Amino acid sequence: MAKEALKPQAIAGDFSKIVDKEAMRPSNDAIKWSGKVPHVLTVAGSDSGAGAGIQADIKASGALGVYCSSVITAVTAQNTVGVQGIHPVPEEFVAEQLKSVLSDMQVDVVKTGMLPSTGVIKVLCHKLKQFPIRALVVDPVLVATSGDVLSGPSTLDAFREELFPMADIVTPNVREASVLLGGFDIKTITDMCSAAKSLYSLGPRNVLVKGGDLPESSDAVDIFFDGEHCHELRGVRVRTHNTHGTGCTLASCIAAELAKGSPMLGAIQAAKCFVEEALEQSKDLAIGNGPQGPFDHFFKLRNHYARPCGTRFKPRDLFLYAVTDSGMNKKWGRSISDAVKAAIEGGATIIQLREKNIETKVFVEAAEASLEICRSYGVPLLINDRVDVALACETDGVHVGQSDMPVRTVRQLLGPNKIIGVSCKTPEQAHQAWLDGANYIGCGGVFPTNTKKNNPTIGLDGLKNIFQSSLLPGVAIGGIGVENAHMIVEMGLPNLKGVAVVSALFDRLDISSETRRLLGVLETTRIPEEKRLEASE
Ligand SMILES: Cc1ncc(COP(=O)(O)OP(=O)(O)O)c(N)n1
Ligand SMILES: Cc1nc(C(=O)O)sc1CCOP(=O)(O)O
Ligand SMILES: [Mg+2]
Repeated sequence: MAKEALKPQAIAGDFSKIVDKEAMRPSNDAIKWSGKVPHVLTVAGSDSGAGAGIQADIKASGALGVYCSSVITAVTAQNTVGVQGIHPVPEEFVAEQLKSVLSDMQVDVVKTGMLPSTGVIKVLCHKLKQFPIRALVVDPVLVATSGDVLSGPSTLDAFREELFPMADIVTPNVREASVLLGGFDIKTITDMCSAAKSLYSLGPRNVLVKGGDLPESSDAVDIFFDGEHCHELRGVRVRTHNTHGTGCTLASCIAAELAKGSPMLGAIQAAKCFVEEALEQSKDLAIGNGPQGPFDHFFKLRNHYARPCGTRFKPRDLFLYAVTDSGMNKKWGRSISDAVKAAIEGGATIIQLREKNIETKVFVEAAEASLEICRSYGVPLLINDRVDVALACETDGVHVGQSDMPVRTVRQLLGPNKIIGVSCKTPEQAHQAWLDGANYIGCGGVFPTNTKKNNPTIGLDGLKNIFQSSLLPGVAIGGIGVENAHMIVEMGLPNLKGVAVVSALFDRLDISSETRRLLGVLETTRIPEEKRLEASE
């Protein structure tokens, strides 16, 4: 049967288009605004230790404000040491549970975990055809981290031939991807991309190969293949033993975000952000005596000051910083929010609305429209200069210069959880920014620019001077584009996290493809060996 014909309801086309408008609103507030609660059904095994499986799925969904029903496929006796026993639930009873939930409860998204037998997989596929849902997230749980087999080799054909063609996304780790591909050796990111493409050819609409198990890097790199592009999704590797249930949680968070109306990439990014934050917040948790403990899905309830996931500042978000310009948008005849969307689709990792000659009302409307887009992709949105607009629209923060509102005042107004960026042209200004509570610095003009009149050029030397001493991460700005961005990366300065760009993206016919081109340059430029050594000294 053709791939599309096998899909559950999402089959009808773009997932985001069939989501009801209210449910499109980001974050947990969806419940407040709509009578219909976003609903994920997890079809998985029970973990008596409650770190993984059904229990992790319910906790993850709950933490993201999504209702989670559960069909249990097996009961496991499990703790932080390993899996002591597995008791599969008879197929007929899995079928009965599926029927009970799917026939009554308006499930949006089904997420699968441990499917212990071919029979269970077949029952599930049959029920999904009988009761259409909006999306299917398949986490092909084959072996627990402890090494215990949760789904034997006899199920591989059913996964590949029956379930994958129905899936909107499959989320294997490197080991699972290798087993599913008959022992394909995955050692590098390039191997992960090849594996993602091979799995995609089995029928799912998207593939996420999780690289947490790959050794060498200090980053956790996942590969997302959407049928066209292989995206490298980098995250910080949190040093902790409390990682039991990360795979189940990530897949459940993706399902929960999809149920709330996020597009696929936004759902994955939000899910990664949640897992990273949960691991970070659970490093000191001591539950059990085994090598791999559970983590706290409800860390936000525990810590009043924990930053909301969507707005927590991550220096890596500065990688490709797109700054809008209303003059350029007018010239090309597009709205601010259309320009923002195009930049994000091209790979921009953070957005700043820099609208100098605009009525406040129009600015607020543009910020609201842009925020909706940014939230759906998990990209932070900052406002240039106008703290009032940032407050009114609850954007993720502001960027101010040396002659704008002082950073300390901005911090008082915005509170501890918003992102504040400051323009700096000297090491002294950068140090002051750190003292005042800024999150990052923007330094330029690195090259001459026509976008900001009478802007002094500090050059690459000025940039180096600042970032050699800066305690804050930051970006370079001014006259940067595809031709010279490599020079910034090649400087190899650890706190210089990216480039901020206006005209090279927005004074162009096709914003998305220009952004993509710039992203390509940033991603492929290598830091020379001597700089790498300097940086590590
Ligand atoms: C990322 C980033 N860096 C620097 C600036 C410049 O800010 P400022 O000095 O306040 O000048 P205006 O942008 O307000 O003209 C920036 N906007 N973004
Ligand atoms: C907004 C801004 N700030 C600068 C600084 O030096 O602080 S340079 C600049 C303009 C950057 O535009 P373009 O990418 O088109 O050169
Ligand atoms: Mg300013």
